[in-house]
Amino acid sequence: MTREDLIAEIKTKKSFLCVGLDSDLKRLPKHLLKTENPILEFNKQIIEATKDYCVAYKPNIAFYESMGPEGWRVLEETIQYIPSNKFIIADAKRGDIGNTSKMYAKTFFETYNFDAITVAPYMGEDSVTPYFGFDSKWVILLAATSNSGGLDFQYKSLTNGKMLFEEVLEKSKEWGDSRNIMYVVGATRADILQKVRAIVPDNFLLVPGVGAQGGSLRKVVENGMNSACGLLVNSSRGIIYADDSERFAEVAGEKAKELQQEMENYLKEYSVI
Ligand SMILES: O=c1ccn([C@@H]2O[C@H](COP(=O)(O)O)[C@@H](O)[C@H]2O)c(=O)[nH]1
Repeated sequence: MTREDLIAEIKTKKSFLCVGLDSDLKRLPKHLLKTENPILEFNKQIIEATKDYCVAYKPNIAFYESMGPEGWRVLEETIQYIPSNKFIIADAKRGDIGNTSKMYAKTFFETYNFDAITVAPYMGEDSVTPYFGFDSKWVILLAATSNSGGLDFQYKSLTNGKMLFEEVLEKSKEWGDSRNIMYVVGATRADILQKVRAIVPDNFLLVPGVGAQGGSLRKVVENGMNSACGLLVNSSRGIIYADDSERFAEVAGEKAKELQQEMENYLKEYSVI
């Protein structure tokens, strides 16, 4: 999906919500365990219930590859089920030398038709640029992650006075642009969003950490929204596990709608729509 198409979808749906498909057999509503393919059934019902309120889906690859070949089949069928106007992110957090990165890119962009893949930037330029040889596909670089361990390295000052996440942003601008690079900045890191925007004013940011991790959507918007929106805000557990009864999909839809309505207000307040 191109940047123009993504922005158009955000304006049409009045939403910048990404629904995270972190689907775990142990957390599924019990009645689904009787079905032939519980995770796929769960994903389909979640997608049906939330598709009117979001612009993106983000299956976290760990939840699928942990199930072996069957998990990869479920992932493939899930992607095929997602409507074609949605931006689909492989949250795979890959990172390796160039020829291996090329194979990861083929896996997620060709074998599976994802729009974007999350990538750890710390192996540098040759580990990231192989992802750019694919039309309308995106790399989402980890910049300031939402977890507490993100503080162990990402905020450390380098000899040039910059923090590591700032150096990731500065350096990666030499490799690509706002048409093929996004950055992960956790909602729990809203305090540094203005610093992020000073370096990458135009790039989209993938923002996980609202809902289960307690990040504030308002603070993310106040510090991170730009004139094209520039944000994809993810919620996984807060939506997909909001209810574990036979009403789980309906409740997931309600949670997604609540976030969409809050987002619509912000898009209007910040004159994006
Ligand atoms: O910094 C990061 C990067 C990725 N994630 C992923 O996003 C979702 C968040 O799930 P919630 O249930 O909404 O907390 C999950 O797949 C993480 O692996 C992140 O949380 N933080």
